[in-house]
Amino acid sequence: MYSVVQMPNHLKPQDHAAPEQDAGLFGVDRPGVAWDWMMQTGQPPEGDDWVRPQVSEAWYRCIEEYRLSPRTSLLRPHAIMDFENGGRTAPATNLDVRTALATMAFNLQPVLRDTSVSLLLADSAGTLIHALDAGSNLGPMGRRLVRLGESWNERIIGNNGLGTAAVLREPVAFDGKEHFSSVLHPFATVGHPLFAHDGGLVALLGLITDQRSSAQTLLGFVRIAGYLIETNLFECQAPGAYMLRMRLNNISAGLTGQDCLLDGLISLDEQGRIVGATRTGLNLLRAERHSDILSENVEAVLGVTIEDLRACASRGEPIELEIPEGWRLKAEFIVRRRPEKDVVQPSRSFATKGAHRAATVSTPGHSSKAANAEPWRDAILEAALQKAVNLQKQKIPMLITGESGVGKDHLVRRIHAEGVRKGRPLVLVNCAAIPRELVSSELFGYVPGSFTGARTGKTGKFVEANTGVLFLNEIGEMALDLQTALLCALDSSEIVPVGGSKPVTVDVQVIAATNSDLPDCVRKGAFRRDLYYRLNGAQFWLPPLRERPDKLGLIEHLWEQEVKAQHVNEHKALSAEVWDIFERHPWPGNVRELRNVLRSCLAMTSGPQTLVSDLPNDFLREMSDSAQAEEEGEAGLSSYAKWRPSPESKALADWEADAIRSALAKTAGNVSESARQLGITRATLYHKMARLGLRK
Ligand SMILES: Nc1ncnc2c1ncn2[C@@H]1O[C@H](COP(=O)(O)OP(=O)(O)OP(=O)(O)O)[C@@H](O)[C@H]1O
Repeated sequence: MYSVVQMPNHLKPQDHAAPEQDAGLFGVDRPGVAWDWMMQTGQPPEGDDWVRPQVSEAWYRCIEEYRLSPRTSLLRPHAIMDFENGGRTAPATNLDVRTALATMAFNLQPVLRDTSVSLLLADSAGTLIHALDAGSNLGPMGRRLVRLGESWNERIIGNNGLGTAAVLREPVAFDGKEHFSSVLHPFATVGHPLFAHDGGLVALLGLITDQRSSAQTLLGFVRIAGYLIETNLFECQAPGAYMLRMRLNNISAGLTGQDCLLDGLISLDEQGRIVGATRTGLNLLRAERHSDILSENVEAVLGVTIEDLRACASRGEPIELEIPEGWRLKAEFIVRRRPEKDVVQPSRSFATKGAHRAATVSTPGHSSKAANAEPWRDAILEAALQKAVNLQKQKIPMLITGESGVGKDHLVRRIHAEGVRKGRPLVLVNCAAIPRELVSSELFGYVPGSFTGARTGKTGKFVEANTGVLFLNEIGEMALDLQTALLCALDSSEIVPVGGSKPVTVDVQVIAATNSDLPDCVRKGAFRRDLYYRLNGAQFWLPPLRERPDKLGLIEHLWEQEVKAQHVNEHKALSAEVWDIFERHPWPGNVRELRNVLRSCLAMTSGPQTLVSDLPNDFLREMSDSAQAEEEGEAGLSSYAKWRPSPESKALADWEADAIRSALAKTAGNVSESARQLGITRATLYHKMARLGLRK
C-alpha cells in the first residue's frame, strides 16, 4: 500500500474536467504542477484532478516499489545488474521473432515517414532491440534514449510507453510531464505489448516523439500497429496444423471497440485442440486468459468438432459459430502449410543468442547451416532492383536516397548490370568531387578552342553515356547554375558542349543519388524544385544499416563473402561477443563501414574465432570514445561501455600495436595493404606507427 498526500485546496482546479497537459483549459499545466508537488513532497497528489489515475498509479510504483527519484536520468550499469538478477543477461526475445518483428516494424515505417515520430521495439524486459528513424528530432538526450541496448523498463526509468505497457499488459500513452522521470519530459511516449500465441509477452512496440502532447493521438496508431504485428506474428509463428480466423457477425451484439472490427485468430492441432490464440481471438471467445482455452478441444469451446470444420472448409462453405451470450461469429478455417516441426516457440527466451550465431557463421565447407537451407537474399536491395529494372524500360529518371555507405552506388551498378541497358556504357559522375568550374565541361564536353588550353576538345559524360546510364552521384552538391543546364539537357535530351553552338542529341538514362535531404535543399533555395521533380521520376530510399531488420543476416552474408574473397580455407566464425557488439553498434558508416570492419577482422583472426581483440582499432576507439563521452556526461548506460576492453585485460594502445604488427606481418610490411586490411588510411597508419614506435 502507498500513502496518499492531500494537495492544498488553493492549488486544486475548480472542476473535474480531464487533466490537461501544458497549460490547458485553466492555463495550468496540471501534470507539471503535480510533478512539482511530487518533487517537493515525495508523494504524488491524491485523486484524478491533476493527473490521470494511470499516471498517479505509475508514479506510486516508481516511488514505493522501485524507489526511483524523479530526477533519475538514464540507467546506470549497476542498475541494470540489479534488475537482471545479479548480472545475467536480460530475457531476450527469440532471434526469429526479433527478425520477424523488426521486418514488420520496418514495413510500418513509411506510415511515419516525414513525421517526428520514431518507432521502437524492445524485448520483453524493456531493452531496446530495434529503432526506426530514431533520434532525428529528439535532441541529444532523446538520441541517447533510443540507442539499442538502452532499457525502457519501468523499474529503471519510471513510467513510459514501452516499460509501462509491459507492466500493465495493455497499450499506454504518456505526455511530457506525465512521465515520472524528468529525462522523458520533453517527449510523448506510447507503447503496446506484443503477445505470443500462448499469451507470453514477446516484445514491446513503442513510439516516441518530441510533440509532447500527442500521446493520446498516437495511442490509436499504436493499437492498430500492435494488432497488425501480433496477427502477423501469430500467422508466421504460432503452432498448429489449422487456423480459425473469426470475426463478429453481428456488430450490434454488444462487443465494443476494435474487437468488433478486427479478426481474431486461434490455431488448432490435428486433433482439434486449441494451441494458440491472438488477444482479439481470446476476446471474441469471451476468455480472459490464454490458459482458459489452450489445450481445450475446439468442440468444448465452440461446439463444433474438428471434423465439422474440415467438412465445411472442403465444401467451401462459410462457418457460422455461436458463442456464449448469443453472439455469432463468422469464421474461416485455414489449413496451414507449415509443418509443426518448423515452428519456433516465441515466448521461449533466447539466452545463448551469441553462441547460436557464432555456430551458424562459418567458412564454406564448415557451415553448420542445414544443407538445404535457402541462401540468404538481400530482400531490400532485390525489391528496389526489381522495380528499378522495370522502370528502366520506360527510361524513367530515378533518384536514390539514403545515408552515406548504404549502397546507392552498389544499387546503380546492379540496375545497370541487370536492366535493359546492360552492356551499354555506365558513366559515373561524382558531382561533389569535380571542381565547380569544371562540372559543365565534364558533363557536356567542350569544343576545341573554347578556352585557353582547350586545343583538342573533349567529349562530355553525357555523350560518353549515350545509349547507356549516367549516374550523377551526390547530386545535392551541384551548383545552381549547373542545375539549370542539367534540367535543359534532361528536358530536351540535347546537350551543347562548352564553347559550341550545335546541340548534340543523346539517349541517356539518368540516375541520381544523394545523401542530403533534397526537399529541404529545395525549401532553402539550394536546389531547383523543377530539377528535383525531373530527377525524381521514381525514388528509392535505402535504409541505414542500423534500421535494417535483416541486419544480422546481412552481416553474416557479407562475412561469408569476405571469407570466400580472401580464400580462407579454415573454419572462421565471429565470436558471441563480436556478434553482440555488431548487433548494438549503430554503424554510422553503414555497409561500407561493415565491409571494412569485416575485412580487417578476418585479416586479424588467427584462430577459428574472431575475438573482440581482432576488431580494427578505429572501430574499438570509436566504441571507447563513445563510452567515455557517455560516462563523462549524465549517468548514461552505454551499449559500448559493456564492451570496452577492460583496462586490466589490455590497454587500448596494446591492442592497437598488436593489430598493426599483425597486419604488417601478414602483408610482409606492405603499409598500403596493411592500412586497407585495418580499414584506415595509409597516412593514419604511418601516424600510428610513429606514435607507437613501430617499424615495417
Ligand atoms: N547490399 C549490399 N550488399 C553488398 N555490399 C554492399 C551493399 N550495399 C553496399 N555495399 C557495399 O558497401 C560499400 C558502400 O556502398 P556504396 O558505395 O554503394 O554506398 P553509397 O550509398 O553509394 O555511399 P556514398 O553516399 O558515400 O557514395 C561498397 O563497397 C558496396 O559494395
